[in-house]
Amino acid sequence: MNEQHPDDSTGMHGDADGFRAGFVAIVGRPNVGKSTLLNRLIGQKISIVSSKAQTTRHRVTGILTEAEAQFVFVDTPGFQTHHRNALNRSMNRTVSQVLADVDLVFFVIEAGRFSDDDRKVLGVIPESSKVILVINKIDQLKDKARLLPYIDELRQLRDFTEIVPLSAEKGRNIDSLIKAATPLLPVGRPMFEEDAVTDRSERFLASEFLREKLFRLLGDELPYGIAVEIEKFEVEGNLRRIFAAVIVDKPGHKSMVIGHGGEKLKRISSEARVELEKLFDGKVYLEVWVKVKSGWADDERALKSLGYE
Ligand SMILES: Nc1nc2c(ncn2[C@@H]2O[C@H](COP(=O)(O)OP(=O)(O)OP(=O)(O)O)[C@@H](O)[C@H]2O)c(=O)[nH]1
Repeated sequence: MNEQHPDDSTGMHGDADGFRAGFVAIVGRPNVGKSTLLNRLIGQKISIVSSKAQTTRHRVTGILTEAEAQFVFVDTPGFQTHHRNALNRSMNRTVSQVLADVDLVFFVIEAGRFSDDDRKVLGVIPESSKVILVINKIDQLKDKARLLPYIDELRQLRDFTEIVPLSAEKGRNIDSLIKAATPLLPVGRPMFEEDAVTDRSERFLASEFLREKLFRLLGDELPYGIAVEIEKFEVEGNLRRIFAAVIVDKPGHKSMVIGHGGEKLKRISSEARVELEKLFDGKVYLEVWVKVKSGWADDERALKSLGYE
């Protein structure tokens, strides 16, 4: 007689052994280290990390499967407090939608600081949510003795289920976060295969990797409202042919991206191609050009066509 539950065809953990699985949203103001934390948790580069604020516009899902639990992470965009246009409205909406729909929230802040922007993000987390306060960047704290009084002050803000100080970048105390979070997930079967790290398509990952290169290599010259659109993605055996457009808001921005004699764009696409070949473990042909779509950041329809919700 087969003892397995009829649905347990994958051989993964069933309900009976107390396995837990749930959705976790990582929220916090721009630049607190949400992407770095996600990457550290899932141990692989999926989301993009950059020293510039607001680099994560899409929802990125990372999956961590441990012996006792499966965490399905939903990384949310940074909060917009300065620019008020359609792009920012769309991002804030995404945050609220995500929070209404998850089992647990990691509210990330920077050690030693608590700004008005942090307060605004906290204000959007529903009262009913279970929240772990993640105090990131503890490696930057010069005076470690300040951590305890700081934590005591934060306790006044809300009844956090847990408070975990850590360093996402240095990989310190990440285990404590996983340990604290595990019992807070609902009992249930894994939602994804154990070796899955993301449910995003290769097409999406290609656009994220290209966007990261744009952020890194344009630096301070990065035009506001830049976006990447994958126009064609073909797979032929071990070769992927990717045709991508970089969308800019103003004609003047086009030459900034292309650079003198095309040098900048050449470097951006060649660095992106090298990383994509590693990610896909195969050959990549990447063609990138720049398109001007005036006012796209203010046009909700254009946003939808680029995949923003
Ligand atoms: N010293 C230190 N720096 C960190 C740590 N975690 C992240 N950082 C840095 O903080 C900066 C922002 O990190 P991100 O992970 O891009 O931050 P984010 O919250 O995802 O930012 P947005 O995408 O803008 O919302 C980067 O330069 C990281 O290297 C940490 O534990 N210690």
